[in-house]
Amino acid sequence: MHDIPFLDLPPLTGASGTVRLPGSKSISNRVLLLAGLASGTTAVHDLLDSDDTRVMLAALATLGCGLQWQGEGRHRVLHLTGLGGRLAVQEADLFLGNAGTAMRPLAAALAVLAATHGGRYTLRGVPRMHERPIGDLVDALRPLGCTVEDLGTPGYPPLRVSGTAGGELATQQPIRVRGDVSSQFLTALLLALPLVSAQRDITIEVEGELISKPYISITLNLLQRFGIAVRQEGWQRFTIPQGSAYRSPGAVHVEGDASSASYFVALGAIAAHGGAPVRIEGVGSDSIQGDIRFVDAAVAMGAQVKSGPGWLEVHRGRWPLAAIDLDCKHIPDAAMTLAVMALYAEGTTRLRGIASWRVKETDRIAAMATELRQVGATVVEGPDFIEVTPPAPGAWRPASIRTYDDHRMAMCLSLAAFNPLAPTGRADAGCPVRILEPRCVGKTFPDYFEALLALVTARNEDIPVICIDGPTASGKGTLAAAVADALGYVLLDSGALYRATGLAAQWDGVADTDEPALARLAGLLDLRFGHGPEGSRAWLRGREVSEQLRTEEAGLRASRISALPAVRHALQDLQLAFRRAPGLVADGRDMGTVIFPAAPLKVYLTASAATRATRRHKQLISKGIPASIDDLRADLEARDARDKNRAVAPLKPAEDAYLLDNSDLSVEDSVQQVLSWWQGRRPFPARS
Ligand SMILES: O=C(O)C1=C[C@@H](OP(=O)(O)O)[C@@H](O)[C@H](O)C1
Ligand SMILES: C=C(OP(=O)(O)O)C(=O)O
Repeated sequence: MHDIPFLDLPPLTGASGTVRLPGSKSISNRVLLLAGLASGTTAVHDLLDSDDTRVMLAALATLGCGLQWQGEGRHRVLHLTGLGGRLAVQEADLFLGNAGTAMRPLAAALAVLAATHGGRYTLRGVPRMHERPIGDLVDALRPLGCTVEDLGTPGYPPLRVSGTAGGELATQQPIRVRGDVSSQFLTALLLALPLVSAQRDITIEVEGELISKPYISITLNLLQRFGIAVRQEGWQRFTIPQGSAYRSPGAVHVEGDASSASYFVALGAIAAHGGAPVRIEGVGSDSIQGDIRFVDAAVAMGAQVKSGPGWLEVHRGRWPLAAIDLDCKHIPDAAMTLAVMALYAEGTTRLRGIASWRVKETDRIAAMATELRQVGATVVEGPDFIEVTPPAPGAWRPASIRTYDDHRMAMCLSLAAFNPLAPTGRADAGCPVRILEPRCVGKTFPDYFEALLALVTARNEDIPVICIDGPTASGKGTLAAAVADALGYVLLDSGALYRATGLAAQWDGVADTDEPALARLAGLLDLRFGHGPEGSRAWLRGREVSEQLRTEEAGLRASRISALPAVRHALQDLQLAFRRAPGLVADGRDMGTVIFPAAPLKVYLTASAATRATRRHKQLISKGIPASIDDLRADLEARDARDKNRAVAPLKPAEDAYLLDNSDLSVEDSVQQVLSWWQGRRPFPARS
């Protein structure tokens, strides 16, 4: 999860490998609500864990559902005990973020329950949710006898639904609902009205053309699994049989998200151009999600797709891609991905039937047009269409992409980083792409960028490296880790490689002076570092050595063996292999001078010997290790002398390094200084 102000993607040139998709948002939130309304306990497997499901889970917990988790990671199972159609909590204030699949169905279910069993419930969300329409649903609920108050602008959340126990709903006449703004209003009624079907059949009639029809099919499919067999007459009439009651199926498996699959289908079509395909696991030919039809559109543009139950494999086929002209009412979310594939097509792609984009997480037609123009495309937009013509040869630009707190804008536009492959772009150069506020992917796919970056390749010289060199105890480890964190870059703590070699030598009884044996050990070093929150942990030959690598003893041994040319040489390839997209922050003593001499930013970090000795002293004392400042200072001066005077790769600033003396700077000040030097080197235009 990249909770950072921006993520810079270098120009990308290829993709292959396997991605395992997170669970479907549409299925997850429907299953949660259905299980919450049913009686009994439902075991939910492969539930999506994202902002949208978290708000639904929090709401269900507030309303009195029982939530119990079992297992870890991908094997975590939720055991949800439902309310059996009766609410235990009579008043609640629910925050539903920007989740349409939580706001609309919960509004309907709570309105119906409040009107019949009594209660008072407020539903609110983020500011954008308060601009997303819900009036058509409210207009369907009020004639039934539900009390729905607008707490802000009429027709938009926040809403309050209320009622007193013993009320009856007017379900004799068909309930009419408009379907041309969002299908979620019809879904909401279909999920809520079985709660009041004891007396008679309940019929819902759709007014106007229904959009996003496949989402209604998901609703009907899941209702069926929970014991409700809705009778469907075309897309106009839906009848809930009298006496319908939710029955938990016991266990439900959530398929992978077909809309999330679209980014990886596009990735394969654009970038899986040599050898292995992009393989997508979690969704496939047997999917109940309408967005699986995105595959047809991608194939029409040129993708080569193989599929089976629960998987897809995608290769580049036709290249450049073919422009298409498509009515996208059936795939409103995945259609956004086509707009970005259009950057790699021959001619102009026209996507029609997308008026609903204007009332989603942002005005997606306007946002897409603005951001595709940033990379150099020509875009025409209308009330319900968008036309995209790729940048002319040489017209791709490094772009800083706004994401409008819209997960799909961030995921889609990340695909613009493949511009070195663009048939109409420059063949010899590529532009990096800056994704602003990348955390917004958390709505449906919190690990999107990690998943993307695990599959892509870039030219080595395009992957930026920031070198932070300096003497012992200068604070370069802390600074490098903070800079890497702030940029979402990979971190190389090169000192740890020497320390680990020393530790392996100690384990194997190899002397500090046995250069050939040490070099052999270094070449075979089985060292693994943690990622993300585990970033400061390390395992050598499968054993955790995080603390052992940080001892004074390990540092001194590392200083001795790092003077040996064969050891330095043996560790070189390992260090170079850390250069991976989106970029690297490398901390050590010869990062800028020897290992990455062409790095675009080099920093040489120093502090006076007195300051460094005091810092080290504080560190040791805080760990309960006794130490004397004078001894520490003598040790580190001896180590400086050894590092500076060794024959191979002596410690010294690279000629083009910025010198940073942090004796009187806070860590935060040093981090800001390095980030500001880096910012100065980036090609992105400022956005007002
Ligand atoms: O019912 C659903 O799960 C959804 C329906 C669609 O919305 P509209 O019906 O508003 O187009 C889709 O865009 C949304 O992401 C999820
Ligand atoms: C429109 C979307 O979300 P919501 O479920 O909030 O409508 C979406 O995920 O693209």
